[in-house]
Amino acid sequence: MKIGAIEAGGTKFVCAVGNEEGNIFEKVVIPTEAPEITMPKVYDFFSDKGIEKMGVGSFGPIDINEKGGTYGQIQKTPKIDWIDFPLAGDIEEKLGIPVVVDTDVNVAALSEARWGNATDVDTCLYITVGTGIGAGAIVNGGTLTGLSHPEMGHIAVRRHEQDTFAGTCPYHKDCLEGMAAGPAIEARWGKAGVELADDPIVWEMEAYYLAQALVNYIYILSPERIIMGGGVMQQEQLFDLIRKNVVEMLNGYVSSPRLTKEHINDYIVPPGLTNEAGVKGALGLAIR
Ligand SMILES: Nc1ncnc2c1ncn2[C@@H]1O[C@H](COP(=O)(O)OP(=O)(O)OP(=O)(O)O)[C@@H](O)[C@H]1O
Ligand SMILES: [Zn+2]
Repeated sequence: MKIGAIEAGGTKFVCAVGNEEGNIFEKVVIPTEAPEITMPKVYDFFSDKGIEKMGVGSFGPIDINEKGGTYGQIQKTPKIDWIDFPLAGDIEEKLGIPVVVDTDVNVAALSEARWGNATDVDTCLYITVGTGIGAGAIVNGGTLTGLSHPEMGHIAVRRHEQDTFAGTCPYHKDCLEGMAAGPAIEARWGKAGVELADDPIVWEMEAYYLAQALVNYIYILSPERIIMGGGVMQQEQLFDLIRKNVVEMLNGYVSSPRLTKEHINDYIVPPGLTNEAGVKGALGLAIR
């Protein structure tokens, strides 16, 4: 069976045709402009491919609750052209096939669980630290759908004692994303993260915030592995700093050998998949 997959991102839509084994045969990249411009190009690509269903991993917020009447509809995003756009509904109507949609981070988590660095566990978390901070969780093989999807980037964090930065989140100011996403680093230090590679306090502070978030996710979701990706995590020194902080902050409270100094390197890890993770995950979503 041929299956369609879309990684719907803030800058580009990656569209692919694949099969149930997760193989991708054909792929195209379409820039994200307004829906009236982007979507016809998407339909052009898929129109003669003979696909029978479609999986979509989308930027959010997006309604992923099948029980409401607005499944697959984009919500209040800073990308104003897309607010209230019925992404899943429009694809179903134009291509005449069933569509399954989830968030980009849930789909990345699914991809890592199926093909990447979490194939040996049932419950894992994927967090991206980039322009924003978002996380997706696979719990016993599936993603979490409640009111809609989790918003793990906007949790409260305790302030680092040397940090006087106000925070960048338009909704909460000094939430995790407001203190630790790429733009927060740049606003706090006056330079992009990539130019601050040799400044230890930058990464010590960054690790302090990210570790607090991971500790909260560990307490609430009990993931068997945490995968960290996104532009900011290109600073590889962050991994060891975060691991060290997580072990210290947990202070032995959760009794698992995975959470000890000896094993934490295999617990907090980079992604196993690189360029095709999003679109492969979208394929995985339709396969399930
Ligand atoms: N090597 C690097 N070191 C530190 N920061 C980096 C590095 N590369 C990118 N960044 C920061 O990461 C952010 C961009 O994130 P990313 O590359 O994940 O893109 P994105 O897809 O726009 O993010 P998002 O996943 O939030 O949509 C920018 O703020 C940038 O300064
Ligand atoms: Zn926030």
